[in-house]
Amino acid sequence: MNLKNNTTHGSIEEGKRSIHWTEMHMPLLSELKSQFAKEQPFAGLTIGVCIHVEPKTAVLCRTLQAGGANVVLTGSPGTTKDAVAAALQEEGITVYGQRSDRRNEHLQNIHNVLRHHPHLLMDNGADLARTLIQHYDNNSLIGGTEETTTGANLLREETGENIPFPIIVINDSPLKRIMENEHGVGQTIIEGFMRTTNLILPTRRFVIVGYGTCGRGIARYLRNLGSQVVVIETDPIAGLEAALDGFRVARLEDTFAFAQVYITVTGRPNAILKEHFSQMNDGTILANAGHFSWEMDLESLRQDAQHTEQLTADIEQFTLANGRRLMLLTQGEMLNLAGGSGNPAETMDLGLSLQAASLLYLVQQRQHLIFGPQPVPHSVNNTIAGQMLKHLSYKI
Ligand SMILES: NC(=O)c1ccc[n+]([C@@H]2O[C@H](COP(=O)([O-])OP(=O)(O)OC[C@H]3O[C@@H](n4cnc5c(N)ncnc54)[C@H](O)[C@@H]3O)[C@@H](O)[C@H]2O)c1
Repeated sequence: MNLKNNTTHGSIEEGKRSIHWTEMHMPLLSELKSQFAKEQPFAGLTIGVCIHVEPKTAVLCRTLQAGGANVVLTGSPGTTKDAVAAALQEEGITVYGQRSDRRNEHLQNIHNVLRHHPHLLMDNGADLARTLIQHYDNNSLIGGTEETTTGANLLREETGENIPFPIIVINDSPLKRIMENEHGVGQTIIEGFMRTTNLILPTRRFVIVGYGTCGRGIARYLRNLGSQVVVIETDPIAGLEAALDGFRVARLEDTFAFAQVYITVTGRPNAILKEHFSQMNDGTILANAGHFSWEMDLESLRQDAQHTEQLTADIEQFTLANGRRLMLLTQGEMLNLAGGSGNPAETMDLGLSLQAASLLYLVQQRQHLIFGPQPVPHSVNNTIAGQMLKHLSYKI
């Protein structure tokens, strides 16, 4: 559904004010916007964007629009801020989707974006790229960017070498992994947990499933706030790193008595399975920070529950046959986005500037590009890192 008149969860003015606040804290995108406004690198081009519809993405879309682009946007299930979508619509950016969308509506939104025949894609979870490869002939496509680990894995594993356009994998940039995944997600998963539960962090017993860049950040931030943290890892190297960082590394099966909260962040399906739920303590909280809610077998949880009750907008209680109650936060969608404000403006300034600068690179180098997934060019990483360091440093 096109959101032009949908202001159910906030007014256009509210959306504009939240974009204004965010824009003030995204200096790298502001600089790119000035550059794009002068040079018009995207004049005549349509850019299809699939990134969470919230204020930081709005700043990105404005930046691309300033460079002459026709921007068509959709987000992810459960994370769309309707007031922001409405504000962008008013500025001439087409937005598909709303906060209440689930997976089916999301897939329709993806098709709606692709029907605009984009010349460039900005993807998050490879939904645009995979759907385009499966269902559309688009000879005018120059290339795209992919934001996430999950999307990059899906593209590499499903389509292998047969991707008929260049796709720059933003998540492979060391900059993004350090600043956004580790520090951004670390800080904001805590915000999402506190907002949705209103519970104390010191002494609370967390199990973090997956110790990649995001899991490492979440585990470290929780520990710094006094929580007890155990890590589950399938990769022995990442597990060793967690152990050397001072965390207890365990098998999932050994954590049921300890855990008060599970947070999955593996980028893979079914890290927590049907048979695990009944062994958890009464009152155990389940949350996900990974891109898709598939990290827990929620379908089985829903089917097997004797009784389900929505306690608050963000907490769903499942009573199992053994009488124990499990509490699912934000339907298993990303806790920091669905239950909080998402990654901090400064961290997304870096990630989204990498995206915008990579699109510029694709347009400028379009005659010399190779097809398939590829890293962010070194020159782009270097420039963005230097600019961010300049903004974060205090001159004494
Ligand atoms: N919430 C956000 O704002 C946000 C931001 C960036 C990335 N992400 C998402 O978070 C997820 C993780 O991203 P990342 O960059 O940390 O990925 P990563 O690949 O660096 O780390 C994932 C880790 O999980 C481990 N793992 C895989 N399956 C497992 C299992 N069954 N049990 C335990 N460990 C397992 C892997 O060995 C790996 O170490 C992805 O889905 C990514 O898209 C979310």
